[in-house]
Amino acid sequence: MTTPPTPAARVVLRVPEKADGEIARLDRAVIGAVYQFQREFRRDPWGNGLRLKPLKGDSRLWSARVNRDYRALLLKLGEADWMLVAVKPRSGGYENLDRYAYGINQVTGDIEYVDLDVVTDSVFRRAAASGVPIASGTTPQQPEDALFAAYSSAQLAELGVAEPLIPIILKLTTDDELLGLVEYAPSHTAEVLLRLRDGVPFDDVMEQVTAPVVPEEAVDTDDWHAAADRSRAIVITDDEALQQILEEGDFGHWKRFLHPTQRKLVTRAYSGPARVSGGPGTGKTIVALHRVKHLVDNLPPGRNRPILLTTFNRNLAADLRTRLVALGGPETSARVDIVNIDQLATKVVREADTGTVKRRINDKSALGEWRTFLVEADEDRWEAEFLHDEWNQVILGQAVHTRSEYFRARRAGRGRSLARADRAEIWALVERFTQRLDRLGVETHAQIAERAAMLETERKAKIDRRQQQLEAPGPANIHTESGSGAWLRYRYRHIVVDEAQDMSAAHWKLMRAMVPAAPNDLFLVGDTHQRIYDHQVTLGSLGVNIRGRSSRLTLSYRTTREILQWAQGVVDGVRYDDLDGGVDDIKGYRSVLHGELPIRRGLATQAQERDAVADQIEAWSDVRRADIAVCVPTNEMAAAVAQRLMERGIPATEITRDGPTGDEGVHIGTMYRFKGLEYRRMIVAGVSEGLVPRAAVDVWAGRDAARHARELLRARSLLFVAATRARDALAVFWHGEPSRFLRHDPACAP
Ligand SMILES: Nc1ncnc2c1ncn2[C@@H]1O[C@H](COP(=O)(O)OP(=O)(O)OP(=O)(O)O)[C@@H](O)[C@H]1O
Repeated sequence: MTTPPTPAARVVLRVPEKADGEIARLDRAVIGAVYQFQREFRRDPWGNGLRLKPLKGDSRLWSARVNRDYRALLLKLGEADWMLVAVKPRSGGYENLDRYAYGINQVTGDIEYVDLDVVTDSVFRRAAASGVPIASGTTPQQPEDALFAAYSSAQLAELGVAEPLIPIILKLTTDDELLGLVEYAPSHTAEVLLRLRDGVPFDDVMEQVTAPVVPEEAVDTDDWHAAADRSRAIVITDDEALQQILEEGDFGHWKRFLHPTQRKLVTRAYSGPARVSGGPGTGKTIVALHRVKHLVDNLPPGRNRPILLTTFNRNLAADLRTRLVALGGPETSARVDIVNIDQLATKVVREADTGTVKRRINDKSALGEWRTFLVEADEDRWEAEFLHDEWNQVILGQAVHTRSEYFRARRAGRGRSLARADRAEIWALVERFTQRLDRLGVETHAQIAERAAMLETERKAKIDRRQQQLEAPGPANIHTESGSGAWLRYRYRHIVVDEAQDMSAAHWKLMRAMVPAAPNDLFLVGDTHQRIYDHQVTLGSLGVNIRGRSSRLTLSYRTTREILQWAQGVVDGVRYDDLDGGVDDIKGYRSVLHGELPIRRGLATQAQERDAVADQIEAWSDVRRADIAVCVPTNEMAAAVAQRLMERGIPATEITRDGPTGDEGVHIGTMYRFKGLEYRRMIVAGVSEGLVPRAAVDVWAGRDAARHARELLRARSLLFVAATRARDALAVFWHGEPSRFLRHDPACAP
């Protein structure tokens, strides 16, 4: 049984997700020893130094020496195929071998390994006060107040709960005990139990949590090779990869392990545009990055860049570039154009109008220009804000190019209705206004997007015309119309879009025209609860038909249950669209991470609030300053908080349009700047009435109810985005009257 195989056999050592995570949390010196162990093991598991020997007498579970104090536990899957399931202190003792339970989960098909002693200890530690005796392995004797009294062993097993844990699970009586168990249970078991505990009915848990991870083929609980290939485990093939993994630790986890639900979305073949939605931190960006790598891996060899990866702003695009290189190396990123959407539009426009470089102005300046224009033109029937919005959202936003198109344009949700004569008048004013901008040599991003969409749509029409001519029967097709696109090609074969909820209709028209309608053409990820720009779209009407190819991620990898629940309270009961004319909700959105409840604190004055921010940062001295961020509603407040932190000796760095300006210190920025970012600890300050939402928003209440509702929704989403950037702790502060968006929480009452 212990005969070594021939030395020529290449040894495969698999490291499952759970062990990988546990190893990353060991001391650095031990991690180094594990690294050395893995190298030696792959070279020769039977070498004397490793002292590889079977435990338990059943030939499957083995132990080997890592260093003087640590041992590796391994599952033998075949002579040259091993799985490293745990690294434990030697003193842990191997007398009671019944504590190690392992097997192939009959529902998920995963190889699961559980140390029942560790789980029981953890339950007890958490439940020190409750004193309920918990014995493993015995016939369940359910206490009356058991948390899972409503479920039988068979039902839990049916949901894919690890069977060796079921007797313990049935005896849990408090949430602390449950959290103690969840910490060391297989991740699927943790997900199922927390969902049940949240009150989600059995059938829904089955549908939301279990069904997505059931393999397509039948599970054979004796086929260890098939199970190993199915399990979330990495196979280390060279020392360089191993070293990188150990150096990156937890930070590189997203590269190595995808949840089965994420993996399916990444590798699926879609017959057309596909959309992945999901709450904050559910790994949408991670899925987008893996999807890009998957698409690159399936490209024919070449030097071109047939894939576009785009997002909303510049610093997120820079971040995507860094992460794609980290995931796939330079060979992957060499085949991908990574630009933010405005940069993409600018490139298209510049290519067409060489020489006419205009100065870019932001929305605030454009609104100022509208005001000046209306005064100079002596026009007082329409307000500057209304015209600016109509121009931005309806005309430019939907890439409306002509007066007649404007007469037909959709204005759903835009408040007051406009008669044909009104539209004619507005169109004339817009024409005069844009001529004025031309004369001033300035333009807005929305103008560029609209022009880019138009140029690309024309380009696409030429390409398609040319294609039709080529395909038309008969000899006439040699004499194709000149300039009809003979030399033109679609710019991309695949487009992947992050932060899709903030793209305007013009952006979608632009992208739609850049890629031929074909399988796997567009892949978009986003969350409408996080929409912070006022772009409402219906993808179907823009040629991006995602019907039947729409999926949702519901497990948050970032935020704790406590933070998530609080943040959900901010958007609960509010209607969000799904980018396609339907309704999106955050039902089923969950986390298995656990932490403290958010800190909520009201102060009398802004000065006191600034000090409270500084106090909080000082109280969080156990983490690096750069892992803490302060998010506030206005630039003025950002400056005032930064000033106060400086006076208190706390270095701070402002987050600008291009991301943080330095590496050192706490990051401070307005809510808009936090899109797509994450921090270990977050302070969201200034959540006061008058600031969140801005007082000016209520001006619309009497004048334009639809606009008022939109502005409120946007302000609410901003707060939701800010709160969900936090990984392990969140503090919410306000001064004076608390924001109306905090009303869901009695702890925030004035
Ligand atoms: N399968 C995974 N394994 C480990 N970590 C993951 C996994 N998926 C996502 N994460 C981690 O979860 C965090 C959130 O992921 P990501 O930024 O992709 O979420 P998101 O849905 O795009 O978030 P948001 O919408 O809030 O911007 C990141 O730290 C990421 O590394």
